Amino acid sequence: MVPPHGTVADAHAALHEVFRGAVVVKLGGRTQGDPALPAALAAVSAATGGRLVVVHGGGDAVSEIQRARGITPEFIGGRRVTTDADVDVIRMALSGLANKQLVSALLAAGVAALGLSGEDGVLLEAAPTADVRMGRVGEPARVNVALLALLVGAGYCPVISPVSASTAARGVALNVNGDDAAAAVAAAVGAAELFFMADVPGVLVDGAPVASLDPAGAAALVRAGTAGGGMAAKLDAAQAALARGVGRVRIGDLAALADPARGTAIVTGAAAPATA
Ligand SMILES: Nc1ncnc2c1ncn2[C@@H]1O[C@H](COP(=O)(O)OP(=O)(O)O)[C@@H](O)[C@H]1O
Ligand SMILES: CC(=O)N[C@@H](CCC(=O)OP(=O)(O)O)C(=O)O
Repeated sequence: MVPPHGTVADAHAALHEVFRGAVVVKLGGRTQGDPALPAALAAVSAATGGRLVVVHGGGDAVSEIQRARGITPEFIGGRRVTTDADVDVIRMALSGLANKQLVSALLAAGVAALGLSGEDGVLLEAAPTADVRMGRVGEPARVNVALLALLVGAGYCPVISPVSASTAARGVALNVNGDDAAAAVAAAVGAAELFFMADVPGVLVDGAPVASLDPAGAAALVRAGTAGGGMAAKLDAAQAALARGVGRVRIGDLAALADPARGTAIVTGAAAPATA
């Protein structure tokens, strides 16, 4: 990325240009099989001039394989307790099947998708989680932005499985929650928007999606238990992304991906729109 006689400032400016207006979309496991998804992502890719990065989950598929092996899935704070043996199940389900199914569906929709996990090219590094009960789980520590810039700059849409390389030891993989990985990627590239696509139309309060929240409002919903489980994890990740400079975070379903008036927008400051 750095030209032979370029300065660090030149290199930063080049990265900024590659990701200008970029959108990072996190696909939850339950959204990935929707037949309308590839065309919707193709539209985002076109609208952003190809500056689309996809991060996916696939937690339900992992749980299914665990159960077939006689293991009961266990979660703490929305993150899966992961044994050494589980790591290979997660590699198989996420970096393998889920990743390749998405890549192939996107290619069929005309998006130049290129699949990789956080392990590939050390795209994502994660620090082992301090809570020892979690086992082989990590928290994003570093994103290889130069590698992403190489791919996006060459016209590819990276499709990322969140399994990451450990900062503690080379060649060790850690299970990273897809929401956490997406927030880290969005922050690292300075994305204009991070969109969490889930199986719900937004953050629900009394059964209806809230149009917009500021970080304090999001934290309050988690504290009150109104947003729990996977949604609490998303709101945590959303706050982390905003604090690190992502322009806007939205949570919603497939319809909300195409329509900014739908879903829940999480934005900083008093400028938060009453109806997003
Ligand atoms: N207030 C809330 N609004 C919406 N969903 C909520 C809320 N509280 C808990 N949830 C749960 O969070 C889920 C979405 O998170 P999750 O299952 O982790 O999605 P994904 O697989 O897309 O990451 C919803 O299906 C719902 O069961
Ligand atoms: C540490 C951790 O929780 N990892 C997640 C990774 C997959 C994921 O995030 O899947 P969804 O987006 O479908 O929930 C897991 O093992 O389920």
